[in-house]
Amino acid sequence: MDRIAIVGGARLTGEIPVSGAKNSAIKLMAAAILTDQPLKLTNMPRLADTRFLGQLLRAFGLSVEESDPATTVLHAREITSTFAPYDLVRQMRASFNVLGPLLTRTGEARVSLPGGCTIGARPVDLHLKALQALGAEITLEEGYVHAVAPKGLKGAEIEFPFVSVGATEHALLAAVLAEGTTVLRRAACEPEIGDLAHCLNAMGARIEGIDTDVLTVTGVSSLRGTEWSVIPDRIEMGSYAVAAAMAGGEVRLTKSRPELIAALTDRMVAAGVEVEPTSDGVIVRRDPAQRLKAVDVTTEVYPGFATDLQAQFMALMTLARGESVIHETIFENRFMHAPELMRLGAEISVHGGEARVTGVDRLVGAQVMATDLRASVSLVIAGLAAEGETTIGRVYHLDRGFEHLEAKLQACGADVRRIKGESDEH
Ligand SMILES: CC(=O)N[C@H]1[C@@H](OP(=O)(O)OP(=O)(O)OC[C@H]2O[C@@H](n3ccc(=O)[nH]c3=O)[C@H](O)[C@@H]2O)O[C@H](CO)[C@@H](O)[C@@H]1O
Ligand SMILES: C=C(OP(=O)(O)O)C(=O)O
Repeated sequence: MDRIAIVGGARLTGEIPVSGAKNSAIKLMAAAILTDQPLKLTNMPRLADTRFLGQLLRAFGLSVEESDPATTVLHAREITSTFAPYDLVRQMRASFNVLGPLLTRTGEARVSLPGGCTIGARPVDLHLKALQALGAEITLEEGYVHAVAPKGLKGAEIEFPFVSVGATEHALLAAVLAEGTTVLRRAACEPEIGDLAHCLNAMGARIEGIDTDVLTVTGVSSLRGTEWSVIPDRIEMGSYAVAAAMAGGEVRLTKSRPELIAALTDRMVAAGVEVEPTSDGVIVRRDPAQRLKAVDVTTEVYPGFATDLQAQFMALMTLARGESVIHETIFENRFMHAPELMRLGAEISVHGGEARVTGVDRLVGAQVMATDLRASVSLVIAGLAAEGETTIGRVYHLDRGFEHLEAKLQACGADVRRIKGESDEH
């Protein structure tokens, strides 16, 4: 397995272009199932997750052609299989979201339940209830969801009991071709859902209320192909913003939009980091001689502070002056980076959904292990500021969501390298 080695202490100076959003790209790829015409996606990140999903979609008979720069053309001329096996779904949770589109397009699908993921139990009950409300008959058999809709799906009023990004997207993907009107209440408003909804509309869908918590979908009888540019990855952008703040220096993040990370930059500014919005991103500046102030954060649904940036912010707080209280409200087990950060000398105590971080004067490099995608980038961020060398194992987590991570950081002067392992199997 590959490892990442970082020698901390270098200031970061330079420019980092933000890639297309993983969490939008994989939902847009699933949307290709809904039409027999080609869907051309540009600004596509090349990541382990987009590769896995491409593999799964090919198993359904789609052609998935990648061409440079960052373009993928998906074509579901004919669906030849509606079976999503465990081995392909377990690699990436979001591949469960092919169930709705397959069901809509063919009237039947058998998709493995996604495997347990380390950040929480992450059930799919809301996804299944939404599909049932649209008329799907669902049975659970030996770890698989078997769904049929012999008479097609029908529009319905669906009120989610709480906000779920995945269930909102799944319901949307299923509702666009359902007969009649669907209203989704307490829908998630994450920008990636807006991206998906706008793309579906460009394909001929009729979705109103985009970027609000009530989505109204008027079903149409077919969708056409289109060309769509994936929105910038706000989590990648936020991660590099925190990296620049942690290491010190001046980094310009480009090819994005400052408002996508407003909740994060608000907290960074409160901690003493200089953040300058630009027309296509932000500039982050910090004099490493000036110590940051501890500030508190609570993760929330968009536009609140993203849970996917919580680990990175915790890394930043390890060197701040004072105590920072971090509340994680979205996932019940998303502090696994805390013990790894403590291996570098951080002082953190965790009680349920609350972590208390007491800033220390210095971190010292050590061997650590990535436990999940965003946890792994928090270790990279901490390693950039730690004295000496940090090596991070299990970087396949990182490869799920960060395109050209080493190259992007190296371009800003970081001493980061990948040590190739014998096998990347996990
Ligand atoms: C691929 C992708 O886009 N992943 C993102 C998506 O995950 P994902 O779509 O899985 O996150 P959800 O918003 O659905 O999950 C929020 C909470 O709802 C719970 N829940 C969800 C569905 C369900 O049927 N039942 C249920 O109980 C989950 O366990 C979690 O505690 O949104 C999360 C919250 O912003 C992000 O951290 C993930 O990066
Ligand atoms: C948790 C994440 O992804 P997934 O939902 O695919 O596990 C993430 O992107 O941070």
